[in-house]
Amino acid sequence: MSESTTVRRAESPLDVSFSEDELAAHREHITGFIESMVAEAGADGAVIGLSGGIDSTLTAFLAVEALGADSVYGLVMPSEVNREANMSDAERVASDLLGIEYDVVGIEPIVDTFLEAYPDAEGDTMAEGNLMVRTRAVLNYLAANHRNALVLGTGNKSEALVGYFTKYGDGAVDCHPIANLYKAQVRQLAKHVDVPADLAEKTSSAEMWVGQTDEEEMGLDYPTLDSILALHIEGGVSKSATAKEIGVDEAAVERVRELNTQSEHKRHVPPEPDPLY
Ligand SMILES: Nc1ncnc2c1ncn2[C@@H]1O[C@H](COP(=O)(O)OP(=O)(O)OC[C@H]2O[C@@H]([n+]3cccc(C(=O)O)c3)[C@H](O)[C@@H]2O)[C@@H](O)[C@H]1O
Ligand SMILES: Nc1ncnc2c1ncn2[C@@H]1O[C@H](COP(=O)(O)OP(=O)(O)OP(=O)(O)O)[C@@H](O)[C@H]1O
Ligand SMILES: [Mg+2]
Repeated sequence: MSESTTVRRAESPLDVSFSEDELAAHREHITGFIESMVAEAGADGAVIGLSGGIDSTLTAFLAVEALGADSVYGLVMPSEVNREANMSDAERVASDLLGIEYDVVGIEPIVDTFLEAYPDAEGDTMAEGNLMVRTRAVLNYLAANHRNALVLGTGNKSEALVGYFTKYGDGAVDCHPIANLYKAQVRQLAKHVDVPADLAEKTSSAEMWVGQTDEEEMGLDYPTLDSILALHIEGGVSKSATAKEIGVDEAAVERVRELNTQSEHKRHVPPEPDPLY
């Protein structure tokens, strides 16, 4: 995905919000899912990477509800490009809001060692960013192995459908509890389970480089992305009707279709040739 300076915004995005009954049903469904994943694996709990962002915060809240605070462990893994406010929010979630055990593990020396070993990639912003994300995945699994725990993913439906995640990075997890939720629904469910509003409404960023925001990089704001996914990608509504319905040009719908198609490989196990007998 390339950086984009123009963020397309629909004039009248689709309202994908849930009713109170639906929020309660999703809460129960997801906590039940986490509980049964951990029980069926014979695991003692769950590990979550905590970034101070809303996806990991909501996942941690639901995990504590499902498993109890004693069975959820957080890893806060700052790099030099993380905003300090986000890292202190991650610690606030772990200590003040949830009371779970957590550690802060700086990833900079590990990332530097990789780049010293393979200096060709130095200065390649995307490659370095993905390296940071994959370094966190290795640490999540180190903790999971050691604690007999599962790694909980934090990916939502909006990111998954456009491949807005690092393959074998934040996508390397044991399950995806909030994968059925569009981004707006993540924020809504977060408020429903009493995540403080400043966290629920915070601007989303992968923090792979200074100043990165999801919306600027994707070239669409989340309400527009969610609308196009719900109508065109998942709902089968035509490109032209989708564009007309939400008040956006067809190029925006095409952009989402392109991102969805190009990222197909990220949503499947790696393919292999048919068996040859
Ligand atoms: N057709 C194909 N079939 C099979 N494999 C294919 C492939 N095309 C590329 N690949 C492989 O995939 C690699 C590219 O994928 P990948 O390594 O993921 O890298 P890529 O998709 O280029 O970058 C990751 C994107 O996700 C965003 N991100 C990452 C992490 C977190 C978040 C967040 O929201 O917090 C967002 C990030 O900002 C960036 O836009 C290629 O190097 C190649 O190895
Ligand atoms: N500095 C970090 N420390 C620990 N985990 C991290 C860190 N940065 C990212 N992660 C992990 O990677 C996941 C993917 O990042 P992503 O930015 O998509 O989610 P988020 O930060 O929780 O929410 P948002 O998308 O709204 O910023 C996070 O949910 C978290 O589990
Ligand atoms: Mg984030």
